[in-house]
Amino acid sequence: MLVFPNAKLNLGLYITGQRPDGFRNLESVFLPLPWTDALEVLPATETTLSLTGIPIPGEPTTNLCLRAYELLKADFNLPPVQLHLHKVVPIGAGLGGGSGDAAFALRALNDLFGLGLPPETLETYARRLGSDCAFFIRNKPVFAYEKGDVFEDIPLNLTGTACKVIYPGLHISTAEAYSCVSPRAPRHDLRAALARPLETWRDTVSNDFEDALTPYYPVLGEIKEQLYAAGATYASLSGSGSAVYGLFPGLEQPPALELPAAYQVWNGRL
Ligand SMILES: C[C@](O)(CO)[C@H](O)COP(=O)(O)OP(=O)(O)OC[C@H]1O[C@@H](n2ccc(N)nc2=O)[C@H](O)[C@@H]1O
Ligand SMILES: Nc1ncnc2c1ncn2[C@@H]1O[C@H](COP(=O)(O)OP(=O)(O)OP(=O)(O)O)[C@@H](O)[C@H]1O
Repeated sequence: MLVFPNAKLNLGLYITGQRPDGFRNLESVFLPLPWTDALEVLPATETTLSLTGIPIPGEPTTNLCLRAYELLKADFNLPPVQLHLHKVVPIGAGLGGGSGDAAFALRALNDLFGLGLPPETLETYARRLGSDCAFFIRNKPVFAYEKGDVFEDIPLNLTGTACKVIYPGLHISTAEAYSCVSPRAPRHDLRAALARPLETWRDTVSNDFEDALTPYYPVLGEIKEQLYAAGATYASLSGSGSAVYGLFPGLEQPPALELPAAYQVWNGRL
């Protein structure tokens, strides 16, 4: 079975409180971003994982695809599998790339072996692999709260909106990014702000990580300014960075930008 785990964008992100479990409570809207890896899952005689594409830091045994398999294997009588991951989505980018791989692995194993687990149960397994993972089970625009793993549907439809995502090659670890931010009350009611026209979002929809990280990584602010100068209606850091995106409603494709060759760029429509 071949699946294409996509990435996500955060539209607004407020870190609202410290939790007793050491994590932070947050409020954000998650959107699927069709920038994808490729993951093949096949029954096999022994369990293996092969990797191509962007190198993934860390031991392959800690890869989230294998962790997803081990999690289900602990509860179900799964045969060995041969996994192949072709990694395309930048890592440490705030795009949830590893989380998407994990959630798609759970979904593929559920389908391949006919486990019959409903989405709510897959979401519960996904939460155990990481805060972002559960989103990729629903994989549609949602308002997320608590650890970013509890969701409410929202009536937001950006389908077809031209979007440019720029990854400047800075690997920002999620834990490090959280340590730079002090929780505070949300600056706006995110759902109300996103219900207003896209032209107003620039003044009302913000990401607390962006404010905290830009002084350390000025390139994040420079990319955002470049996106606005190129006509973006809204631009922001995604999640804990370092990817910055711009939305260009009304265009077929986002405009070309002069960027360093080392940057990874995704152009397309949501
Ligand atoms: C920044 C976001 O991408 C926004 O969607 C997510 O909150 C990050 O989710 P993730 O990468 O799945 O993160 P996890 O693997 O669950 O956690 C990594 C580390 O981030 C911090 N962390 C994460 C989520 C959260 N709500 N509070 C936290 O403080 C913790 O230090 C944790 O050890
Ligand atoms: N399939 C995978 N893809 C990417 N990273 C993985 C994967 N499996 C395990 N990891 C580990 O997770 C780390 C990346 O996590 P990190 O949270 O920084 O980035 P991310 O998953 O790309 O998305 P985000 O920045 O949105 O959280 C890597 O350093 C790697 O060790």
